[in-house]
Parts: sequence; structure tokens; C-alpha cells
Amino acid sequence: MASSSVAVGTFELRDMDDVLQWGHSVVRIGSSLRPFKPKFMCYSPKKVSARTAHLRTLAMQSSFRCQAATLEGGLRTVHQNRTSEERVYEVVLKQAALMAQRVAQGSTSTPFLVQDAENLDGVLPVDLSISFSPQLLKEAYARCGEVCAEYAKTFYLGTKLMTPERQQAIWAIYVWCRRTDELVDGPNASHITPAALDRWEQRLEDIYDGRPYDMLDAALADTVRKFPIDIQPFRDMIEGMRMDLFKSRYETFDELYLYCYYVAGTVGLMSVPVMGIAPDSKATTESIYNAALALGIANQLTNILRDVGEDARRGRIYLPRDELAQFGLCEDDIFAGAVTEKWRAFMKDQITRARMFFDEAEKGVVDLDKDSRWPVWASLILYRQILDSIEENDYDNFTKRAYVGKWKKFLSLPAAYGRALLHPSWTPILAGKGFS
Ligand SMILES: CC(C)=CCC/C(C)=C/CC/C(C)=C/CC/C(C)=C/COP(=O)(O)OP(=O)(O)O
Repeated sequence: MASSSVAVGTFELRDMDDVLQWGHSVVRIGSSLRPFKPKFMCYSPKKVSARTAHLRTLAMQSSFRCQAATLEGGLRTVHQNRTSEERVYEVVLKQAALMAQRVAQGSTSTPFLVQDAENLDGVLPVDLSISFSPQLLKEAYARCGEVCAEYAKTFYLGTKLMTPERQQAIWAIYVWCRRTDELVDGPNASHITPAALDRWEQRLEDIYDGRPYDMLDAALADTVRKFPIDIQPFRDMIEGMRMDLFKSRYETFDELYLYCYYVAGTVGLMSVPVMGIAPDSKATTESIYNAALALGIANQLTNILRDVGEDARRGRIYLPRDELAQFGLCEDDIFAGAVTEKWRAFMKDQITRARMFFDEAEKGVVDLDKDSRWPVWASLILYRQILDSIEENDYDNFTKRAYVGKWKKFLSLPAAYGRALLHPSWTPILAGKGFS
């Protein structure tokens, strides 16, 4: 290799133009790895130029010879390290494969046990040795419903539109997620250690092995026997809690994306097998899972944008540091809490990205089973409106909490209902007429 060039894979980078071109091709290769169009911000033109700018800065910082060595290491790392989006997408594919297998078996209601998603051959029929008394399960589900009604009223009302089996399953999942979240966000949060999370994970394994620890766990154990819900999203949610224990700053959107997947995208993946796919849907299973993941990410990003002030008061900043810097902002600006022009410009950008994830999610709702569409539309429309409310507050998310008023909430329900009536087979027709 010539002293002023860097060989990366089959590329030889001789000068800055080569480096820039290579930067672009990595982004393109990253995008084309997926079987259907990924349009997330990581690969937006702005990000591409940010990457390019980063490479350019690297090049300028030192003499070219010395920079060649730095680049070689750095670029190799980029080459080897997949982005969070790519890693998460593997989970999506795995979940979709499980679901597709279930559909191929032609049974959407026969209980079956998912034991090991690493190996699809490990998907076994229900283990009859595991059985719970029907009375205990009835009480367990009723308790889950009460918790859901108490903590998430609107969501609970939405679940009432589903079939009894589905609503119970959603309540059981909700309760497990809520309890997991409470470990790091609840009253005992200060006593939670990584070891406690390890024990919680062991308890999760026990649920999947049919050995629930308490009634609420029994409801989930029953749910995961009935529906093809893989354990991975549950494990990943616990991983998100581990992250929350030790991490209070995010350098890049890639880091934040992973966090959002862990704590919210996982909920989307857990929900699809329960909500069901419309029998006449023509969409691929992975595109539906991808939409569900996007809804979780969109909700979490919205949460983060709404709670900037509140989080800062707890010493937490979820906003990517490099993106703040692009707008001339740093963490002191967050703690100062001044709504400046720089802040408004930054927030506009963040809101645009959150809306992109909502758009991505919308594409999949129509393919859900018809009973599940209304609640999902309702929650999507309501949560999306929080972004409008941040704008209405003139981007003051330091001292004002963006919320959706009762009337707006009320009016969203018929709008959601109207959308829920859309049939999967109508969407291509409506899309052609500008309805999509
Ligand atoms: C779109 C398709 C195909 C399926 C839908 C799949 C679903 C249900 C996705 C939704 C995932 C979800 C509800 C994620 C949770 C995200 C989140 C940030 C919840 C906020 O919880 P709280 O912290 O209690 O919120 P509030 O503070 O607003 O009460």
C-alpha cells in the first residue's frame, strides 16, 4: 500500500475525493442491505453530509500520511460495526420469520410455544405439562386489565375494541413492560442494581419456561403460550433498563436509536403477534413488523422531545450530543433551558425526524387485523399530536409540558375510526388517488 493511500476492503483510497466517495458508498451499501426501502434519518442526505464532513475533518486534522493510518483503523471499524438500525433490523426479520411460520402453519389461534427464536426449528407445539388453573388465569388477566385501566386509560379503552383473548394478552404484555419500567423509574429505582435486573431477566426466562413467579407473570406465561411472541424483545427491553442505569448522555442518533428500540420499539414487536395481520393483507410480514418498530421509536422520540426539561432536572439528556453541536448547542444550553433561535431550529429538525417514524408506522397499520386497527390509529394520532403541541408551545419543552387537550383527544377517536375502516386491499387504489 502506498504511504498516502488507505486500502479498505476492495477500495483503495488515494486522496480526499476517494475518501468522500467511499463515505457515500458505505452509506449506500448500508441502505441496500435491507430488502425494502429504509428511509430512516441515519441515511438522510443530512446525515450523509455529516458523515462526509466528519471524514473531511479527520483528513484535515493531521498530515495525510498520519491521517491515512487513522482513517484505516476508523474506516475498518465503520466497515465492521453495523449501525444500530441494522442490528435491530435483524431482530425484526427474526420476529417476522416466526410469525410467517405460524401463518404458514395455517393456525392463528392454536396455542403454541416459542422456545428458541435463534433456531426456528425450536418452535415447538404447546407443552401440555405446563398448565394453569383457568380460575387463576381469569383473575390474573382481570388484575392486568385493572392495572392497564389505571395507568393507561385511553390505551385501555382502545383494547376494549379487541377480541377478549387479544385484549387480555395486550394487558399482560403492558403490565410486564410497566413493571420492568418501574424497576428503573419507579419508587424503588434508587435501589435497583444490574444484579436486580439480572434476576428480573431470570424471572422472564422462567415465565417462558412456564414457571411464573406471581399472578401477573402467570398471565404473561399464558399469553406467550398462545401467541407466537418471541422472548428477544422482552430481553431487549431489560437491556434498555440496564442502559438507563448507567447511561445519561447520547453521543449520536445511532446510540439513541438503540435505546429507543430497547425501551419502546420492543413493545411494537411484542404487539404484532397479538394484534394479528389482516387475512387479506398483501404486505410482507417484515414490513408490518418494521412499521410496529417505527411506531415504538416514534413514540419514544416524542416522549424524549416532550420531556427535555423534566429529564434535564434528573440529570439526563437523551438528545444526541453531535446533533446539538451541529446547531451550536451543548448540554449547558439544555440545563439553562433558554428557548433561542438555535434551539427552535434544532427542535424543528428533531420533530421532522420523529414525524418520519410516524409516517413509516402509518404504512403498516392498515395491514393489522381489523379489530386492532382502531386502537393503534387512535394512539398513533394522539401521540403524534404531542409534536404539534410542542410547536404550539413555541418549542418551550423546558418549562411547558406538551399535551393533547381533552377535546382534541375526543375528536381523534372518530378520525381514527375512519382510518381503521380502510381495508388493506384498498390502499393501493387510495394511494394512487393521493389518500395515502
Ligand atoms: C403500527 C403497527 C403495524 C403495529 C402497532 C404496534 C404497536 C402497538 C406499537 C406501539 C408501541 C408502544 C406503545 C410503545 C411504547 C412507547 C412509549 C413511549 C410509551 C410511553 O409510555 P409512558 O411513559 O407511560 O407515556 P406517558 O408519559 O405519555 O404516559
